[in-house]
Amino acid sequence: MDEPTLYFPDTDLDLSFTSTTTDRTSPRTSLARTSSLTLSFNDRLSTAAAAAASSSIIPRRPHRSSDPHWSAIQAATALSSDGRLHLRHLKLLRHLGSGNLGRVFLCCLRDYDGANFALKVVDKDLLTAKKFSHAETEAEILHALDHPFLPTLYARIDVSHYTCLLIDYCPGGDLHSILRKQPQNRFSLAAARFFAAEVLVALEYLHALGIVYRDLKPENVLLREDGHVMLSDFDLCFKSDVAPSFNLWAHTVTKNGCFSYNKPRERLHAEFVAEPTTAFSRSCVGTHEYLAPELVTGNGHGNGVDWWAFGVFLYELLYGTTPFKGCSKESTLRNIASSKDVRFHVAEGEEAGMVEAMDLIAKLLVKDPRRRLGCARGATDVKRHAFFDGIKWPLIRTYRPPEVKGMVLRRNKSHVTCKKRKWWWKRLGRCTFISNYANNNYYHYVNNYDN
Ligand SMILES: Nc1ncnc2c1ncn2[C@@H]1O[C@H](COP(=O)(O)OP(=O)(O)OP(=O)(O)O)[C@@H](O)[C@H]1O
Repeated sequence: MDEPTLYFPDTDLDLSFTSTTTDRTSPRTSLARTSSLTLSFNDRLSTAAAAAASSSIIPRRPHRSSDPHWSAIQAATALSSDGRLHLRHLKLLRHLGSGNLGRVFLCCLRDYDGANFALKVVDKDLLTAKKFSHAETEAEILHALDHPFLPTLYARIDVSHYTCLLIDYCPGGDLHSILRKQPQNRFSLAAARFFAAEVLVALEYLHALGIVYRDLKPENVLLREDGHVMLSDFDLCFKSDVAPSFNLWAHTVTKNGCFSYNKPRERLHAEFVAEPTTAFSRSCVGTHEYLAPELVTGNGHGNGVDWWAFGVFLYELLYGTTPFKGCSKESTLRNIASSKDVRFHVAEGEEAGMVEAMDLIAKLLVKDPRRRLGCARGATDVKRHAFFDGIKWPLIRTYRPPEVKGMVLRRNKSHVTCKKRKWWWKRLGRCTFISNYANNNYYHYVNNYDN
């Protein structure tokens, strides 16, 4: 790969980045763009365009407030005359890839080592009205998110014909590429369960906000540097109402710690259910191997498409292929729409836990969404399936991610440090970014099958 040429004069409109890198395209992405990259504002340099430039730093979110990236941004903007983040504060390092809506770059804050971000750059001039609305949906949804398995939007910078979204950078790559590096393109059951569990928690959060994701696939599951997942790509989402409820349910227990009860006792459990069950859309979007039957037939769909896709996703992690894949796109769609149930290849000496995995997949891949697991009560029901037995859901963020082939992990994150103007820190009373970002308090992922 050629080294990119970087040029950063002191105005937003003069950011340019040129590289002869070609895009990494996946066979399942709808757009394959191969070009040399130029992100240049020079031709638009005018007073009017400069006046149109706007940037907004998103307020710190409670869950990620101790993330040192926020402090780095705050420090950069403290030095800015108008207190805003501008493109001139960023240094583009590398092109990460291109999607339907724009290009994504690895960037960092000038003068600060270690604070890497991904910058999604959307060129509004190149978008059709439909794509423009998808881009706005994505920005709106990113703005609403505050979850460890979803991206944090640090800033939105609108300048000239570009909208730039500054989000978390995931150096671990995407699950699709990592899956292709595994023997037989399959993850071990423990690894698949870990990734599926984290994706499930992210989906649960999106659904609680009334957001139907519609684009779950391994390509959109990125890995953060600590090996935990981050769902990406929200342009196909749609939003709906959701009526959260808090329910009590009885659960029979026979043991209390190491003591057995003489008679089984009933224990009450509280559960939170927030599923957009009334969500409804007619637009057919998604990736064909992941489309639910109701999407293929075009009769309208709702939250169930995500639970279907979750079943396809788990199947792909465990089997290295999708369950209804045919020899062409049309035959895949025919297989999905047909009444035939999912089939499994049961191999000799199958890993313990595969029976539960197959049962969960079969329940998620029920063709009628009214009978599909998850559609009525969302993640609450999916989490309770025997496949996930042993997972302590509230602690999942602290589990040690599986170390799979081809995955680059950095457990102890180096501190973000300021290269220049260190004296500013003293004046600002924020001498260092050092924080407890690196959580070394990993719990080992204990499950029934690994012993
Ligand atoms: N936060 C990130 N960290 C690292 N790489 C990223 C990040 N976001 C996106 N990428 C990479 O950049 C590329 C383009 O991403 P983008 O989200 O624009 O499009 P996409 O995932 O290909 O999907 P679509 O075309 O449906 O929008 C992808 O290859 C993705 O892996």
